[in-house]
Amino acid sequence: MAVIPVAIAGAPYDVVIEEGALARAGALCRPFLRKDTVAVVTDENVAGAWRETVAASFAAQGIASHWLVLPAGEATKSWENLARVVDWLLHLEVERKDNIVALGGGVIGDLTGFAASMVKRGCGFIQMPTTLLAQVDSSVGGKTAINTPVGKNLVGAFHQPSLVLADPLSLDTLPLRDVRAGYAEVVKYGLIDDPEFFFWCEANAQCLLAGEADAREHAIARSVAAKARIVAADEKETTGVRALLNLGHTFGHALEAQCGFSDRLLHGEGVALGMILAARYSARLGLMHGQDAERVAAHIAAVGLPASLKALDIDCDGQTLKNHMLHDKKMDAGTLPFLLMRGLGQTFLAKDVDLADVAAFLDEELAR
Ligand SMILES: NC(=O)c1ccc[n+]([C@@H]2O[C@H](COP(=O)([O-])OP(=O)(O)OC[C@H]3O[C@@H](n4cnc5c(N)ncnc54)[C@H](O)[C@@H]3O)[C@@H](O)[C@H]2O)c1
Ligand SMILES: O=C(O)C(=O)C[C@@H](O)[C@H](O)[C@H](O)COP(=O)(O)O
Ligand SMILES: [Zn+2]
Repeated sequence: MAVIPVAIAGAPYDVVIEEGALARAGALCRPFLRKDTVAVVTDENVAGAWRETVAASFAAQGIASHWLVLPAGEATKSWENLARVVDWLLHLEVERKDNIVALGGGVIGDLTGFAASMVKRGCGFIQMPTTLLAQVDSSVGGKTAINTPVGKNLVGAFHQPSLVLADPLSLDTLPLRDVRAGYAEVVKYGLIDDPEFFFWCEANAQCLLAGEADAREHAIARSVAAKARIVAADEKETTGVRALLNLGHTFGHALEAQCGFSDRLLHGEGVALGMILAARYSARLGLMHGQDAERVAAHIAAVGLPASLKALDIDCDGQTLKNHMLHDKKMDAGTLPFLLMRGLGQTFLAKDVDLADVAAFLDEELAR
């Protein structure tokens, strides 16, 4: 068990990482609930695996849970579902000081958090992340959003949760493809500024993916500690520190958009490919040794994540991908800062990247 504080000024909270936390959700949430009812938003897969456990734990505390079960998948992060969640919460007469619950992966967390940011101009919410990706990344830091046809996460808000309850046992029911996708965001923390952790990942990835308890908890706790440190230093991504968490995402989001935000390419898979591309592009610019860039690619391929743009078989050129990137939220007066690497664990925000050169590099990668 680990409790990691997230020291956001004015809105601090804890991330509790505990095997069995979902079975004890009622007791762990009790101090955060002022009534004998709670609203829980989830998706159909999570409801199938965990609704009974969570509902029983609330019932044991005398709390009746009301459930909104949404379709699973990235397409759920939409205007339509945002309106659906907001209307449902208003119908339940949720008050500003109530904490609603997001039980699920990053999709449910991002959507429910965004709804919470607008109900009564902002009600409380508790994150109960049930995917590896959500436990190591999306449940922490308060970024919430939906997608629009123009691009990924383009409408959203910063809205911090009151509590995060991460139960590693919930990953026992998660499909391996989704475990791998979440693992990409774990590797990201090593590549940002913690080379020792990247080496640990290289040595322990297979145990982690196989669900070995010590490896899993270590990876979750170290990732959450890194994310907590970064978001506490730059809550709203204004100084450039938090932008480091976007490593691999400018490429990744463009690939997700090209795949229509469908299960052809999961978010973590796009990030995995994006980190390879960021490493190789850094090497092309002479910033990083080519052998280190290939070490990143080799590790991502070794864990079974997509590692080749050509194999993705997307029918487009570098220019098309570059055009998706123009919607990136890091765009600044017509230029796009990029997360590049000076070495393993030495990511930095480069402000002078030539997007025409990026498009040419992507053409080479698409043919490689
Ligand atoms: N807010 C942030 O800081 C942040 C960070 C990273 C990613 N994200 C967002 O998170 C989303 C991706 O999150 P994700 O990978 O968790 O995807 P997801 O929420 O779609 O979950 C993946 C799949 O696993 C299923 N699932 C979830 N928990 C399960 C469980 N315990 N057992 C069985 N099935 C389970 C879901 O139904 C879904 O089919 C993307 O939209 C991405 O943009 C946000
Ligand atoms: O928390 C952050 O900050 C991140 O960048 C974490 C990312 O893993 C996450 O995918 C985030 O949603 C991407 O941010 P965006 O601002 O590009 O949407
Ligand atoms: Zn991400």
